[in-house]
Amino acid sequence: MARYRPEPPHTHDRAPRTAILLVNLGTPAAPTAAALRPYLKQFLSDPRVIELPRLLWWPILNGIILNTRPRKSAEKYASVWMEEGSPLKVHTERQARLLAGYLGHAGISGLEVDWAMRYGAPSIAEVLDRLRAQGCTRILIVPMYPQYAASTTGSVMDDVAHCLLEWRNLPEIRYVRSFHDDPGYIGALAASVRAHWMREGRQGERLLLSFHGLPRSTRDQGDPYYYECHETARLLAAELGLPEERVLITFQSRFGRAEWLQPYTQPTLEALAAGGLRSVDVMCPGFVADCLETLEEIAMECRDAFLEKGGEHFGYIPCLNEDHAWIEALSAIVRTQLGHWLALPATAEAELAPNARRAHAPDAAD
Ligand SMILES: C=CC1=C(C)c2cc3[nH]c(cc4nc(cc5[nH]c(cc1n2)c(C)c5CCC(=O)O)C(CCC(=O)O)=C4C)c(C)c3C=C
Ligand SMILES: [Fe+2]
Ligand SMILES: [Fe+2]
Repeated sequence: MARYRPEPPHTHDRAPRTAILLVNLGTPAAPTAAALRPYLKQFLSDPRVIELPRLLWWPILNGIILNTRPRKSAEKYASVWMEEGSPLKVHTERQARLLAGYLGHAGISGLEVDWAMRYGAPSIAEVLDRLRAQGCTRILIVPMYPQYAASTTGSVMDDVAHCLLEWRNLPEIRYVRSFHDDPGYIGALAASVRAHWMREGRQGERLLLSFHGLPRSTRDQGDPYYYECHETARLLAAELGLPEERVLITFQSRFGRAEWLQPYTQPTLEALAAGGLRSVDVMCPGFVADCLETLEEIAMECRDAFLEKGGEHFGYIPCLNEDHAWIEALSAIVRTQLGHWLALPATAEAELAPNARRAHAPDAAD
């Protein structure tokens, strides 16, 4: 059996074409148990996500989780589903379209900008195949996770490598590994917090930053995620001029019984309300697109929990989604990487964000 699939015709004699591929986590095709099952099966079968020995995990996944979770999760998805589909998919698709527009506006044309999902559809494999058929020989992969984690960014890298096992004429690949301290990203978060305060005409007593959790053991084994979350929070607080004690960092979406990164989001909010705090603003800087984990878990469940314990004002600050400052920042992040491949037009160079300019300085490490 041939190991490599045939190449599309004439990819070898064309000028190099460059593509940008935004990758987010993935989402079910519909808010139903039937659609949740294959999505959860693929997600929770990823050894980067569940690190337990397969012999132990298989019976738990197939015997318990896939028989109970799809229905419960489907109900939650139904509560946030948009007319055009799952919020995560809707925002990711819009972000890709806007990014293409921003890059075109900056004079960078002829690029393919596409998007894929690590689990579910469109898969990384199918979009890479499409880019190959379009003659793309340089592909910049952008996992849409500001903070690196082996279970998210690492898993995207695994899947890309796995897909390319079948190619004969391999493309050049670059990755945006993480952008937790990117000044454009931090600036976009700060602008979003300020806009929230302006809309509400007040600031909450605390700004709580809730990041997706991970098993605590991953930090002990060297995953930089926890530290990158803390660095994002530190830079954001500094950008907003907030003293340390006004900003709290918590971790949400715990899965299973093991200890996860602490403090946990919901118990923290409950303790704050029970301790007399009346108002809080909550943001999820680890998600660049609103999704089930932000819209349902934070803006609904955590809000209810905070108010039930005596809190009076819970201000949910939406994810960056299609914010102008964020798409600008994303475009600068991408341009920094593309600079390694393309002779960028002078106008684009002149407009580069401060972080990108630094990376282009002659003394910058490459
Ligand atoms: C052990 C399980 C999980 C780990 C580890 C994990 C890490 C992790 N996840 C995100 C981002 C998202 N997760 C989302 C949903 C989701 N996450 C898990 C489990 C783990 N995540 C499950 C089972 C689900 C599905 C929903 C459910 O049944 O509860 C989503 C939202 C997807 C959507 O469709 O809206 C995102 C985004 C990060 C960033 C991360 C590690 C840092
Ligand atoms: Fe998750
Ligand atoms: Fe508020």
